[in-house]
Order: sequence, then structure tokens, then C-alpha cells
Amino acid sequence: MTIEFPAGTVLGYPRIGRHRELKKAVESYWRGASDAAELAAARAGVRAAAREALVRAGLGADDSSIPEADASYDHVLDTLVTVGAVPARFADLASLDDVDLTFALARGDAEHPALEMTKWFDTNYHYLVPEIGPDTAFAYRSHERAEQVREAKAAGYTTRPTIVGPVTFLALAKPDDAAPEGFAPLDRLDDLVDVYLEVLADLRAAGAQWVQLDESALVSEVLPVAPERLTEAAARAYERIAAATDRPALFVQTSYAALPAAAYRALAGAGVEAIGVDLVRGALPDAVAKFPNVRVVAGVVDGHNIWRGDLAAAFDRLAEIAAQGVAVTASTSTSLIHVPHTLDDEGALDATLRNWLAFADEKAAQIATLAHGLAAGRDAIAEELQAATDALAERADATGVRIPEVRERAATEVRLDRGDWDARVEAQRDALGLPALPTTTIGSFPQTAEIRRARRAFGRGEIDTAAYEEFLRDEIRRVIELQEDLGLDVLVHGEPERNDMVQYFAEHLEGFAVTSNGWVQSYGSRCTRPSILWGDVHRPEAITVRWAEFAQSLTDKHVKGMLTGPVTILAWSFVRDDQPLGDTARQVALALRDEVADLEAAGIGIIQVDEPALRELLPLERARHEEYLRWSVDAFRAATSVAAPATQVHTHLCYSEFGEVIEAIDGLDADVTSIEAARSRMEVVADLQQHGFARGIGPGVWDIHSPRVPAEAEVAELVRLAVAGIPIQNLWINPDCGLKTRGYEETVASLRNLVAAAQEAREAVAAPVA
Ligand code: MET
Ligand SMILES: [Zn+2]
Repeated sequence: MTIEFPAGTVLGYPRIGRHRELKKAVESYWRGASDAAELAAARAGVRAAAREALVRAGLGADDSSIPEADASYDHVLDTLVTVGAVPARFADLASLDDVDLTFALARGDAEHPALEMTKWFDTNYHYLVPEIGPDTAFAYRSHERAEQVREAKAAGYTTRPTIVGPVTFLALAKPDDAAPEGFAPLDRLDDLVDVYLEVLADLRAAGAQWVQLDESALVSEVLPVAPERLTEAAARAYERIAAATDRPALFVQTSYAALPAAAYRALAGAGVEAIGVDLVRGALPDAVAKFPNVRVVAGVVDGHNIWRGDLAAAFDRLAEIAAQGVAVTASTSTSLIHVPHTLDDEGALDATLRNWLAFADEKAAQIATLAHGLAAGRDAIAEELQAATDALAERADATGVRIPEVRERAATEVRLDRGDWDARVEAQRDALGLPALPTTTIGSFPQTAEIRRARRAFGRGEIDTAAYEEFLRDEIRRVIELQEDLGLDVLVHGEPERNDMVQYFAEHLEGFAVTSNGWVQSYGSRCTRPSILWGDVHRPEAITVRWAEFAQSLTDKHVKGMLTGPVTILAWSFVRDDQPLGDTARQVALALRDEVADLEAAGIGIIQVDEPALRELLPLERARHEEYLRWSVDAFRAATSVAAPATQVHTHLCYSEFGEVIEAIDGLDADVTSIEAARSRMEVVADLQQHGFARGIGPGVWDIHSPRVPAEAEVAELVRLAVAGIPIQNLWINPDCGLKTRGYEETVASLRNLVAAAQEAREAVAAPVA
């Protein structure tokens, strides 16, 4: 096939809508406030706006450079519905229409627990995990993509339909309940490819000249499938797909890390027409020159971050590839779903900072510039390249980007060691006087409509600081009283002052900026607005101390100080790209270290530093793990090691796949770690036991991700499982995570059951065994 591929493209575009139109439409549909036609119209509106924005940015309307890549909820889930891979446990819902089926799979109901959700590679986007077994039926089901290609055609566009590739789809799936030991979803590759052939033929019939297949699994070394097996699967799948005559030209794209040369060879050798490689994260595979007929779609513009970057260097890389005699296309390194729509909506952002940034529309414009340069020569784009270079130079020297005092401090050693473990245990026992199996919560209490309303009113200047803070104190008072009533042992202040556990710290530390409309999709209709970490980070004044102090003044029980850890602050922000992450983490850690010291000085005896994102930043390449784990663990220790032996340091991680990082968690040297465990029914207990984890541990006994109230007996059963595997003096009883998304009704009922179950367990261990 010799259809021209455009000289510039993006791998995907934000699909939630510039003003979150899709989010609003989907949630309104869920509430029953609008019907399917209204939802479909809203989605079509978002798609049309995306095409228009990309053409405005300079991409071609009819040369397949615009990806057709919307999603009703998640792109993996949409692919699942496209190939009809409905898990057997949802079989009774299979007759729903495609959209309702999609939502049923994503959200579940009383009889059908939702599909599991997990991180998409090393990003903060979550996809739904397909469940595949030996008997999963595949059949071309949803024709949405083909319809969208037609819809675009009718509006004057030739777009490029984008779907998840068959290898990645199966590599990201998990075996269903019926699968025997040793079964891997990838065993079903041939059957799935049969359906892909039908899908591709239909896309062709709809007018697609090119199709984009996302095969990012090929870059990952941390999936349950070995890289060699993935490569071999790709060779097999794409040989069959390429051999089909009734199909669009094939563009297989990979993102988030370097594509191994073997995988490149497998794809190119199979006969795909274009291959996308992430050149922000990895080098060009050396196999490229051996396949002069395969177009390289070079991801030279970072799709996973918001920096304007070094456009001249990007162009030079493209020119180098072209000089090898290979056809090359300028592209983003990843889909742009990870960045907000446009800087046009950031009028409030400091103009200097804005000049250093590029969101989706601005990145698309960069691509258009690079493509023009490829066609017309470097001189034709010299001005744009120079402007980007100037912005970089300005950024390097700008006030706040490099602060000598912050750098000197970061270069100075701090003690990372909190001293002898046994001595610490003893000092804490004396200082804290806690009962056996202490009960606690993870930090936040329900963020009620009143809290959000008060915060909004304060933000708009409708109420003054005094009134807002009085409101917060009332809220804290209520939460403390409630916890005392419930009989919890270690209390929290409830975090009512925090809009978000990262943004709150970003707003109180120097070196961060906050956007007004910088939303990115986290999962389904959920969006987050990451802060921008642009400069050297320091803490102008104490952040949380007065709230903790106030809460502590209301009770004789211990109130935990509550901080977000350095790795999580990095993971959930847009982070500067001009120095190693570890250096940035160290600065954040030292700012937090001051906060820990101040909390301790204010009489707070237990301090929790949350690191729910510790595992999320784990690199996809194994060779990089050791370095990552070293700086991340050191950052946590730099933040916490200032605490005296008698002060108890807690951490919280909200996931249960521990295997990979259990040693690192041990290395954090926290006195107590709370983790998610309820949904997996305490699976983690065995892991901990096996590893000989000997620190305080609070495996969650209440799954707070759903509004369901667990019965006392249910909590008690989980407590029993924990007691059976964890030394009693190490065990804490707590929920899986914070309660901010829950309502008060279910919170009170569930915590009551949790406290009762802990009490029952205490009595059971105290009673002599007959
Ligand atoms: N302390 C935080 C909370 O309770 C921890 C959340 S982890 C995502 O909300
Ligand atoms: Zn959590």
C-alpha cells in the first residue's frame, strides 16, 4: 500500500471537551437528566470541536493527520465493546445497547461488580481491565469508530481511526474467573485478530485511509507478559493483519518508553506501513534504517507534559532520521489526552510562565511547524524554532527557576536514619499509649456540598478569610466529635481545607502554579487539574500546622498530622523537565521536612505522609527501577527522618499490588503503613508475611470506593484474616483510603462496624484459647 502519510500528526487529542462538555453530558445521562440522543449529540460536538481545533492548529483536514479517537468512558473499554469481548459475568447485560453496556461494565451495579480499573502505563490515566478467558467470545460488535469516520467525512475530513491494538488489548487484560491456571489472555490472540480483520475492513469501507493501532504494551517490561512474548505476538498478529487486502494502511504506534529494536523489527518485518516511536522517552531503534519502506512517526514533541520544549532539537532529530533515507513524520510522543486543551483558557496564568508552556492545541501547532519544516526546509520555520529557543533560555534564567539557597540546601546531606527500630517502638509505646489493634481513618472525611460551597464562596471573595476559617474550624470540631463518639483511637482533622491532596500543597509551596482550566481525564468522567511545578520548591511558611494544632486542642486522643509525600506531589503535578525528577523530589521533600518538624514541635505525636503514587512512577523499563526506587525512597526519608524516635510516622498507599515494590515500602522506614486490601480480601497479608514485613501495618478492612456499607461480620472476617497473618502488635484497623468521596450516612455506619469489629477482635485475642 502506498498511501501517503502526513508529515505531521498527533497521536490523540483531549476527549473530555474543552469545557468538560463530555463529563457533564455523561454525568447528566447517568442522573437520568438527559437521554441517549442528547449524550450522543454532546459527544459528536466534542469530536467536531477536536477536528476543528486540530485544523486551526495547522494539521491537514483530509490527509489522515487527525486522529479519530474519542471515548465514551475509556479507550480500552471501547475497544472491548468493539470486539464484543463482554465478560461472561456480564452476559445477562449483553443485549444493552453499546453505550449502556459500556457504562454498565465501567460502573457495575449490585449484581455486577464493575470491571477493575488500573493505571495506563506510567500515567495518571486509568483504564478498565478486560477479563478474557478460554471461552470469551469475540465478535465485531460496536461500529462506532467506523460511524465516526463517516461522520467526519460528511463534515469534510479524512480522519484516522484509532483503536487499541490486539496485542496491547490482551496484554492489559486479566484472565477471567473461568480461566485455568497458566492461561494468559494473549493465548487468544489468533481469535481476536479474526475480529480485528473485520473491524479494519469496515473502517476501510467507511473511508479511512489509515488506521492507528496503539501497541504501547510493546515498550513495557512490567506487564505480566514477558517482552519477548509480546514481540512474538506482534509479529504473528501483524503478519496476518498486513496480509489482508481489505484494510486501511497500518500505523502502529507505541508510547511511554523506548520501543525495543526487536519489536520494531517484528512490526516492520510483518509489513505495517508506519511505526510510531516515543523519542522523548527513548532512542530511535537502530533497526530503522533496515526498513526504508516503513515510515517512522517520530514522537519528538512531549505529549505527556505541558512544556513548550526545545523545538529546534526536535526538528534536528527529525532531520537526522530523514537523512538516513527513511520517510519521517513529526508527531507527539503520546496521545495528548494527558494535557489540557489550550493555553487560551489560561488568561490568569503569569504571562512569563505561559510562554514556556504548550497544551494540546499549542503542541499540535508545534507539530504543524515541524511538518512544514520537513517539507520546506529549516529556514522556513527558523523564526518559530528561534522563538522556542528564546523561551527556553528565558526560562533557564528566570527568577524562581533556580534559587541558590534552595539548591545549596538540597545539596547538603540530611540524616535519613531515624535510629534503632526497637528503641523507636518502645519510645512510641510510652509516648502514645495506644490500645491493641488501634483504629484510625486515612485522613479525609466526606467533602460535603457545604464544604465545596464554602470553598467556592471564599474563592470568589463572597466570604472573607475569617468567615471561611471559622467554617473550617466548625467542620473540624464536628469531625473530631464524631470520631470520639464512634470510639476511634487515632483521630484525623478531616482535611476540609483541602480541595485536593496535591493541589493544596502546590498552592502553599513556592515553585508551583495552578491553572484555571487545565483539566485532564483521570478516568471515565473524572478529571483532575494538575498543578505546574516550574521552579525551585520551598516552603514560605507552615502549611498544615495550625489545623492540626486546632484539632489536637479539641481532644485527648492523638490527632494525626497529615501531609502528602514528595513522590505523590510530583506524580500528580506537571513537573519541570529541566532536571532529573529525583532532584525535584528532594526539594519537595525538604520543604515537607520543615512541616514535619513544625508539626512535631506543635505537639503532634503521629504524622502521616501519604505516598499513594509511589508505585505509579515506577519506570516501564526494569533497568531504571533501582535508580527510581533509590531517589523516591530517599525523598520520603528526607521528609520524615527529622521526626524524633517517639514520634510515630505513618504512610498510606492505596493499591494492593505490592510484590513489585514491597522492599521499597520497607525502605521508607515508616512506623506504620496503611494500604488497600479489602477488595482483594487481604491478599496482601500473604505477601507481607512472605517478605517478613515487620512494621506496623493497616490493611484496609472497608472498601471505600463504593457507597456500600460493609456489615460488621464482613469487616470482622477481614480483621480475622489480618490477625491470622500479621503479628498482633503490628496490626492497625482502618479503611482502604480517605473518605472524601463518601457521604456521611455510609461513613458513620461503616466506621461503627469497623470499630465494633476491632473491639471483637481485641476480645478474641485477649480470651484464652480453649
Ligand atoms: N489522606 C488522604 C485522604 O484521606 C489520602 C488519600 S490517598 C489517595 O484523602
Ligand atoms: Zn488512598
